[in-house]
Amino acid sequence: MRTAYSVETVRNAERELMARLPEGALMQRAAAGLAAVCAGLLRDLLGRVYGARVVLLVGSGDNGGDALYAGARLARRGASVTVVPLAPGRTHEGGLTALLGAGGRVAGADDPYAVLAAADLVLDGITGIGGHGGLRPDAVPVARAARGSGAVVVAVDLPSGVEADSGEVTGEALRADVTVTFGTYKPGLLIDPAREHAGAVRLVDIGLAPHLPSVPGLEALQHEDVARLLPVPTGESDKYRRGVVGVVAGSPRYPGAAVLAVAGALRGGAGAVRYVGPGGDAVIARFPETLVHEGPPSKAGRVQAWAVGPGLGDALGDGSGPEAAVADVLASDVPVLVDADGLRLLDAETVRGRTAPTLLTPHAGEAAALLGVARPEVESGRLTAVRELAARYGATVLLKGSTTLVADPDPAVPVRVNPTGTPWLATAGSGDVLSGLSGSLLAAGLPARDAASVAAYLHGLSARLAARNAPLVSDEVAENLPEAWRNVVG
Ligand SMILES: NC(=O)C1=CN([C@@H]2O[C@H](COP(=O)(O)OP(=O)(O)OC[C@H]3O[C@@H](n4cnc5c(N)ncnc54)[C@H](OP(=O)(O)O)[C@@H]3O)[C@@H](O)[C@H]2O)[C@@H](O)CC1
Ligand SMILES: [K+]
Repeated sequence: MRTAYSVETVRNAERELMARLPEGALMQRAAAGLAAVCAGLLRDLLGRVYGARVVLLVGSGDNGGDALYAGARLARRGASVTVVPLAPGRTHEGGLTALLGAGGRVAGADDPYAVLAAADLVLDGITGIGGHGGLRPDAVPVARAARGSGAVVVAVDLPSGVEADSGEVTGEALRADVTVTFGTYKPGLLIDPAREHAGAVRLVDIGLAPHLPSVPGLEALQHEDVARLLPVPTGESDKYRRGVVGVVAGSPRYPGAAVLAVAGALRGGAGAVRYVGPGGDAVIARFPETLVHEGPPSKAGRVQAWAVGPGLGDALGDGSGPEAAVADVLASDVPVLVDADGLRLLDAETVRGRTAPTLLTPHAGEAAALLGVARPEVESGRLTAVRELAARYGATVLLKGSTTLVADPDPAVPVRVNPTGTPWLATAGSGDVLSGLSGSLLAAGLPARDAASVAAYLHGLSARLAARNAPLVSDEVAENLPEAWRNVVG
């Protein structure tokens, strides 16, 4: 499991650890790890550290101190290191002394752009966990020049300008190729839009782990976690014991949604799939193993979980049709996933009153409608939005997007962020596959948060396997799910 902790938690842990160590030891650990990563990058780039041109962008705090001490280490190995101070007069004193003592120099007020243009590597030590509110105006042109210089840009702890706790970017932020972070990941390194600014993230151990609480603020499943959570049939399992998932999807206008949701459901570990709706012919033509029903879901036979919503179309307004199907499913006493059109048709009070788990799977636009806010508000503040939705609806919520998040209705339970996403997944119908897949995992007995996060993981991995850097269609995401599953269980 990859875990991230809030700034407040990191600061508390650092205080505890620092009390046991000699003054400045922690910063030296951070700087040593940072210098080692930079040296590796320079060797990859130039074959050597000696003679490399390194520029340090240094703000007023300890983030700048890390950059300066790391710069001193590189200077001692023969790199030519120049500091661009962004808060002149407030530069970390010990770090600056160390750098100058190792042969580094400070750029003149008029030549930061010339040194940046010639740099091989730029270290961004403007702000770390003490920064708020985007880059300040004087830092903006410098950060842009660093990005435009052709140098490798390495952020110290966090890309300057991003919000560490939420992943929000409220103004302009530096874009790094690599971020070297200390002690633990911070939420912003895993959640967009900040995550996009971080590039490849490297974690340097500074001995913080024993001082961090056991429950993180945010967590990301890894292969071994998913392998542990996936349902495995035993010798005792028949199709009913493995779980039957009911899929309520599709309409005369959108029959494809039914096929894609069933495609996902068939590959999610349930023993059988019941399809309810007007797309039965299309479903059977493609997947003859599906149990097909018309009429209300509650009359279709027993299921262990429902997935309702993809392609249902609009409400008829007379209480029949898709809104009746959604209400019927929500009245059941088994776990229910609601997606897409189902999210518009659900009754909030009914969802809050359910005793069995409910899983809502909106994209940003649907989440905005459920919350009554504008879509950009959800996109820029994904963590806040997913937590708020889960609390308001008393449901588990999977918020789809470039970094899919899963929140539990209990705010003490860490939000999960999916690490396997790919921009290629932004394609019509991919959400329908995810609905079926998540519903199937619910039917196989996974708790809602696990079902949602395991489904997002497999779905993203499958898309990556299928896309291999070329456009893909949703059908291929479903087709590659068994390959993703095998990839995870090894
Ligand atoms: N603690 C530890 O044990 C360890 C910490 N470590 C390192 O320390 C870092 C945290 O250091 P920190 O606390 O000094 O904060 P930091 O991020 O350098 O910001 C400093 C100042 O910047 C300013 N500022 C704010 N916003 C701004 C903006 N948008 N643009 C420009 N300036 C802005 C604001 O000051 P102001 O100008 O408002 O007076 C603020 O006080 C951490 O990320 C890690 O790298 C490691 O060495 C491991 C051990
Ligand atoms: K930084």
